[in-house]
Amino acid sequence: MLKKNIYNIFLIIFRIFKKNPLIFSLTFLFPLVSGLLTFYSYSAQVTLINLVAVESREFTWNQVFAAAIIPVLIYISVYGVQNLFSSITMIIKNKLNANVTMAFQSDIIDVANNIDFERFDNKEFGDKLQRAKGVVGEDLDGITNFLVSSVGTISSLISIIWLSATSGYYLITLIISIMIVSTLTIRLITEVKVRRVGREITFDGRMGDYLSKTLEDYNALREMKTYNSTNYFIELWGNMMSKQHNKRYGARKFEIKIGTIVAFLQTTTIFIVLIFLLNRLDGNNTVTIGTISVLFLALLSCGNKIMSLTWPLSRLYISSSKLYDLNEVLEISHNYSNKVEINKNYQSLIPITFSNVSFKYSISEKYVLSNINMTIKPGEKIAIVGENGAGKSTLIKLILGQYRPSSGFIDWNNCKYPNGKVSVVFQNFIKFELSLRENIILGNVNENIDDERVMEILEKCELMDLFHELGGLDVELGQIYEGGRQLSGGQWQKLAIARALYNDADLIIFDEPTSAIDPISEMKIYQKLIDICQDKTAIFISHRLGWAKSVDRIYVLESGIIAEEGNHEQLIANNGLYSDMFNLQSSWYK
Ligand SMILES: Nc1ncnc2c1ncn2[C@@H]1O[C@H](COP(=O)(O)OP(=O)(O)OP(=O)(O)O)[C@@H](O)[C@H]1O
Repeated sequence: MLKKNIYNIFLIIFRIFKKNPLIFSLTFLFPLVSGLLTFYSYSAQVTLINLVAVESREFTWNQVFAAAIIPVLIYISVYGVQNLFSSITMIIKNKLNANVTMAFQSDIIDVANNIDFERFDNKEFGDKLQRAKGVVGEDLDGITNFLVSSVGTISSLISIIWLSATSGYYLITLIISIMIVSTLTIRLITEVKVRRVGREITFDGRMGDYLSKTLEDYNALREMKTYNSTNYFIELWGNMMSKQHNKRYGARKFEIKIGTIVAFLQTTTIFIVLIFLLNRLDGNNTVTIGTISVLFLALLSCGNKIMSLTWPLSRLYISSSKLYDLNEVLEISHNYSNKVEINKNYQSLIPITFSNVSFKYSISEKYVLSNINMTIKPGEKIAIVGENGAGKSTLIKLILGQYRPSSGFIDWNNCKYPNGKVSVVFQNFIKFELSLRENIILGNVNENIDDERVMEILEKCELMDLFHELGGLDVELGQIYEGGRQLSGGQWQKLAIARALYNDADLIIFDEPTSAIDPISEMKIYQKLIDICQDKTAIFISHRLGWAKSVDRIYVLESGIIAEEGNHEQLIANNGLYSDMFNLQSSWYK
């Protein structure tokens, strides 16, 4: 586990480096040089203290003053350069963070855009993608911050060791090295232990978060009120919180105990070193009051610097499991196998022929579609109807080439893959918080914007009233823009349809975009759509049938097989499943 986590951290650091080698190197070069310069600052301080404390007794003030000019200049220059470097580091670190965040985010979007749908639809993969995105948002900043502060701290520690080594205090060098390693290890183990009880990684923590979010959610509150279950939720949440607080309190107590022992050991070591040096003050002339004072203060500050490293280091260690997700997602970008070229050229993909097609999702053994034989001919209006879970949307996924048949064969106008233009209005169509024009032209961003066509489509989709009310195509919709206009559900839905029409495809698919509205309105909209799509091939999906009278052919799906096929009159005359469903639903349309 430890090895895997450390490997993940290094892999991410390597990826960050690969994204921006120059900025990465500069981000760490400045704090490194700055830390090493501390040696000259310490040396200048040693000289100054010796001058004031010892040599002022033997020389005149003018001589002391003249001798002090160089060390003072060195001290001021180092101080100035260090401040300058710290500002530069801050600027380039921010630049590095911004560049890397953007680059990783683009990689993740690229992965989501290019992986095969089988993986895309998989819930586990979706969660992984979410976690990877979360790491890019929060934890990458933490990694670069940690690296910068550790480079700075380690190089100033090297300065202390350097100072003690050049003064001949090898013993001190050894003590400091042991102190650095031991303190850092003990503090790190403690921090990791404390953080393990943290919110994000324990069940109690996640459950507490979930319950508190649920208690803030308007819709959840409404349902809870209906069932009088709000107090039950509050109690659950309270229990989770106090359980977690107790655990955290226990971990913090452990941390305080260890912290006290470490601080005691550290201070004792420093004082022992001090006594050792003071003892040698008279006998050995390399030991001066200046070196002792500077080393003593430097050692104390070194303790604090070590402490300051433990928090980001432990945080980095804890988030390394999330880094695993990011690494895994980024790895995928080298292994795309998607061959679907929908909407990338103007070829027609009609007719589409299914020959003995069966399909099952890889995560399950059950066949969702079995032995499907059908042909979609140019200009036809087709309805695919059936109960919930009958396989309608899966059939569409196969038509769009998002999934390959488990057995059987699909042919798109003599091609093995769908290389043509298709428009789809999905059940959960998106309300883009952009301008009215953008909401429509997004249907085909590869073409020059054609406002005349936009207006034509607004007219077809009965959106002219909205256009006049808004006063233009540039008006922003939604709530993000100040003064943006909110639309009704029906208006958003018409916009989704307009977007699909703007993409001048010869196949257009409506996958129950009207499921949230009542059957009579749905029937009217579908009848209107059948008119609008007169010169196109169109597939309409629904488990309601009121509108299906007007299409050329109806496929009735039942548990993944085509149970019936024909036009409305034929299927009614059949007295089969369609006729039963139609009669059952007929009361909806009265
Ligand atoms: N990504 C998936 N992985 C595994 N099984 C799936 C997946 N998507 C759908 N299914 C299963 O396939 C079957 C058919 O689902 P599909 O969504 O095609 O039905 P549908 O007729 O469109 O249903 P509805 O009318 O409710 O939208 C269902 O049993 C469903 O649980």
